[in-house]
Amino acid sequence: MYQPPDPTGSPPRSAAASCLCVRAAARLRVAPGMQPSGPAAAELDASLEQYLRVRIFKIIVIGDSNVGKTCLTFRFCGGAFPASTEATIGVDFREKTVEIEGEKIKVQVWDTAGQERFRKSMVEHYYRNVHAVIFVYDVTKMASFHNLKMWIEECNGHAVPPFVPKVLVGNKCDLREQIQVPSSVALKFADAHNMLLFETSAKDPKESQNVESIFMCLACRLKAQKSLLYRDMERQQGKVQKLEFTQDANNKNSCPC
Ligand SMILES: Nc1nc2c(ncn2[C@@H]2O[C@H](COP(=O)(O)OP(=O)(O)OP(=O)(O)O)[C@@H](O)[C@H]2O)c(=O)[nH]1
Ligand SMILES: [Mg+2]
Repeated sequence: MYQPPDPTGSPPRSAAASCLCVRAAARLRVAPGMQPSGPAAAELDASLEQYLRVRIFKIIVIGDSNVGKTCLTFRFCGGAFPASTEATIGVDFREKTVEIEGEKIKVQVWDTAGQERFRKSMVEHYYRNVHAVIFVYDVTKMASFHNLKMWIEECNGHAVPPFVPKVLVGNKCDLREQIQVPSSVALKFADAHNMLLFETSAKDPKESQNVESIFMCLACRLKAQKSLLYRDMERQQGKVQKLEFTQDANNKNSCPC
């Protein structure tokens, strides 16, 4: 099980936004007497800072054991369906860097355990400072759909703020003959909980674009949300005089959802 630098999931809170920013400490080595100075040095600093600053969005994947959380996250981050999987113990971390409107964003996916015995000591960490939540059920198992209520209650019980985007994913759509959860029922449930619904298959390669869309949709929403937050903070600090919508808020078309 890969351990990220901070397994508690407690990123340092940035003053400007709740998203995690990683700044790698850069040390430029130049020959004596060759150090840039004045505006050139400032420009170099700025571009280095821009280059090294990557936002990380923590997305957790929640649902019953065996619904395909590991396979979905593997499909998104690894681009394939895993040859075999075992029940996840605690959490597995996967990452993918995506580019949205010119900004590189690291999507940090927390593939959580569905089995109670493998998750109970970790639950607090799953929800801490989470940026988005994906609830997964298996379209061929009605019980996994009914259990979504319990997963949503657990999420709400951990004080996840309402503005944190949440989506619903029905997995294993390739097993057409065995489908137990009708799309209409799932859609009604998703609407009632203010979530988008994605029906897909981690296994079927033809659905890989759809799996990608789930994560990209959330990343786009988070990017737009955070940009507005930055702007809001600046306004509060008196740096921006009038309300302006950011480019992100206007460019909704670039979002896959
Ligand atoms: N047919 C089909 N099988 C799938 C799909 N996704 C996952 N599976 C299978 O479902 C089983 C469980 O998949 P996992 O991804 O390990 O399930 P999980 O939700 O991570 O389970 P836990 O780690 O125990 O919580 C495996 O045998 C997978 O091969 C899918 O889209 N279609
Ligand atoms: Mg798993």
